[in-house]
Amino acid sequence: MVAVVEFAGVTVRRGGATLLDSVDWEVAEDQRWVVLGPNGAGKTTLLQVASAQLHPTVGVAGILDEVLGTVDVFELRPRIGLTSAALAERIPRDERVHDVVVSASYGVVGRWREAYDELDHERADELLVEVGVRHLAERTFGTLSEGERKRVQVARALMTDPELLLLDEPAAGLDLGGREDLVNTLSVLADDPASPATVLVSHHVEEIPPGFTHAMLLREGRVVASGPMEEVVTEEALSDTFGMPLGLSSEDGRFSARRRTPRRAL
Ligand SMILES: Nc1ncnc2c1ncn2[C@@H]1O[C@H](COP(=O)(O)OP(=O)(O)OP(=O)(O)O)[C@@H](O)[C@H]1O
Repeated sequence: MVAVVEFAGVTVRRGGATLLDSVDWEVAEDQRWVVLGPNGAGKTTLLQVASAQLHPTVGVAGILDEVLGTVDVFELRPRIGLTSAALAERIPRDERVHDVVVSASYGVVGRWREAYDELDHERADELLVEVGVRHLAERTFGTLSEGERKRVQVARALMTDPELLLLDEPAAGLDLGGREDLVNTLSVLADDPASPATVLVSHHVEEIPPGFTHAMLLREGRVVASGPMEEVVTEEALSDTFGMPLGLSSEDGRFSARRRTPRRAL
């Protein structure tokens, strides 16, 4: 097993607050992880460390056989595909969709005068086909719906052929159809053995794509449970994580969760 992420005792503190508390985590190259937890649990912080944007205050963060703090992060970051709301905000609204994707090969947002070769353009086109938005290649990013933007961001994250793909809440803000389309796209990616190790951050078990293999549950910066999907995504562990009694069901590889106690009269 080749580990692409190896965290040992990773702790992140900011302004007196502990955002992550002694996180141990190992992701192998053929695994697809979902990280679930309530607001403020530390999920984005975890991805910031895994994407070499943030160093742990304490502990060791191994990423792609390198150790943060002993490696040039500008060499490491192009090996990692990342989608996040913060990154999406930096994409110019008047950028052509094709350029949003192709410009990832230079690690820039907003195409200027970089020269891309034919292979880069072909790769960008292929990825737009893969995520189902090839027909939007000539549109500007600002004219896309939220769901279309999310798919373009996934294509961009895959442009550099990353060894690790990190998706921070890609389904946030999508309507039901948009979410289902995205879950399907991620499920197809998960099933492709050529896809990189993937980590998806979400608030909702309904957003776990079939084919994802592992889960980590986070609460207040601490790992509640971590490991193979069926051992971790349980009623008990989810109830602990979200601080309420939850019932869980699954069908055709999809989960759904709801509060277990009956509605109270007002
Ligand atoms: N610079 C900072 N100083 C103090 N606390 C911070 C700082 N940055 C983040 N936090 C806190 O750290 C906690 C974890 O934040 P993080 O964004 O990682 O959570 P999250 O699980 O991604 O949340 P959400 O689901 O709401 O996006 C939050 O309570 C947040 O307010």
